[in-house]
Amino acid sequence: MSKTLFDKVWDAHVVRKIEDGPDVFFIDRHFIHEVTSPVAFLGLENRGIGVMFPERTFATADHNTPTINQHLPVEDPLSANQLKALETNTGKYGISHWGLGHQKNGIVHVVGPENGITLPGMTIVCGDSHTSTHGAFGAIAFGIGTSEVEMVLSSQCIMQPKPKKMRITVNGQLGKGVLPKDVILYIISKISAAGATGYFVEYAGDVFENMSMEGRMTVCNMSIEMGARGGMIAPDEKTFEYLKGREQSPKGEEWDKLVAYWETLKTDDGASFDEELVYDAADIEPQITYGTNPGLGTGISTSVPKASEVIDGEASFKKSLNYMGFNEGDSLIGTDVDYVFLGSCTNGRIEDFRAFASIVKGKKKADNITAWLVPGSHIVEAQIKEEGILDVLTEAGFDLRQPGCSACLAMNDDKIPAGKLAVSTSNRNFEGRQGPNSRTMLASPLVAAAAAVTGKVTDPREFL
Ligand SMILES: CC(C)[C@H](C(=O)O)[C@@H](O)C(=O)O
Ligand code: SF4
Repeated sequence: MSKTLFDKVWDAHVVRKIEDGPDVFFIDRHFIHEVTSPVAFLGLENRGIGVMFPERTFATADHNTPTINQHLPVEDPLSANQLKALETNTGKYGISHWGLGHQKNGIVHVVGPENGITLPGMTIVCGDSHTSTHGAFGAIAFGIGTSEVEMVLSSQCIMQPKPKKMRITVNGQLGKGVLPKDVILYIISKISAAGATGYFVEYAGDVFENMSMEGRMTVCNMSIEMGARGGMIAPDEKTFEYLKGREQSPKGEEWDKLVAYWETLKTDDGASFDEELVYDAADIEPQITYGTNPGLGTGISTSVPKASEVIDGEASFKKSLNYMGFNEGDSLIGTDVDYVFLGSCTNGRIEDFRAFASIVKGKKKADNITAWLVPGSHIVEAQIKEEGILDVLTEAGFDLRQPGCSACLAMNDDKIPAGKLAVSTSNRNFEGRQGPNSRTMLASPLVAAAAAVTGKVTDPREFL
């Protein structure tokens, strides 16, 4: 019988089928961070049970970490406690821990792939919604709740009902200045922030085949922002090339054996999906959001639509515009910007910094802009320095911060002040997401760079 990529990976991990119930599902890799793991460890403690396979769990500190002066003690007591708890719990159970200051430290969804912990055909979970990022490698990867974190720690399994399957195909050639972030923002704007609820998405077509692994991660990362359980892309030569030689990637004969298996991980001809969507790359221009969910976005050269033109209900759409200070029909280009944030598990990788630098090179940061440029990991930070990108940024008047989730969410010191407008390469623009009463426009690293040097929402194609 023809199977989809998703079916193949799913079926290989079902430990037991329960009639009319969820499957008991085996988990290959488990990532944990300081926010959603302490209560799970407490649960183990209360039940007097241990961690079944400590070598399958990997911990990094990212959400509560400061992005300057990381060598100093963390001032905020709540953050300091969470970070300490992660250190103690991982130490107690023998789990690998890349805490603050560790040379491999960084955002969980950045460090997993860059160290070869994320591999094709795996099942990967983390108490974090953007675990979908790892689907870029042809893994089934999704976020879980704290009680499930406890379940995975204790049994390496969780109970999961099988989601419905959706395939999103984008064919054609992307235009100048159109990045993977624009592709996913475009898709979400077409189907809304709830458009893929209940589905697991496979991305297919030339656009994803031609995309780099980092671009694929950006796309899969935001699957969750249209309600999907996760998103995945069939592994191919690019995937293998990216992984080959990474620190924890399999080596020698084991590598060859795995590649032979990974090559079978693609959707068979004739396999069926519950839903199929098809788009044309030529219709996608650089995107930017104007509202308070990731679906409220549009092409940068267009204007804020009318309530009647969007899928979201009129009341929530108007509330959203009111919060953002926009009106129906407003032009987006020319909007004054206060902050620019380059970073997060969506766009905190080396290609994102290369893209940003390609525009700011030889220009100056606009006076009205506060820019926070935050690498996703120490490895990305080192690459930025090695490739001379730091010099380009410094000459243009920008500073580089240290790795972490930073202003993606206001859980650390990097908070956008109330009322201020940020162009942000992160993934969520909810009310107060980047700081109480702050306002967020989501966009690609090129759009962020264009705003950083002009002080306004600007079409990056002007500079390319
Ligand atoms: C803190 C964590 C649970 C949360 C998530 O699940 O996504 C965070 O990473 C986010 O991006 O909002
Ligand atoms: S960078 Fe943002 S989206 Fe990613 S894990 Fe951190 S807080 Fe969540």
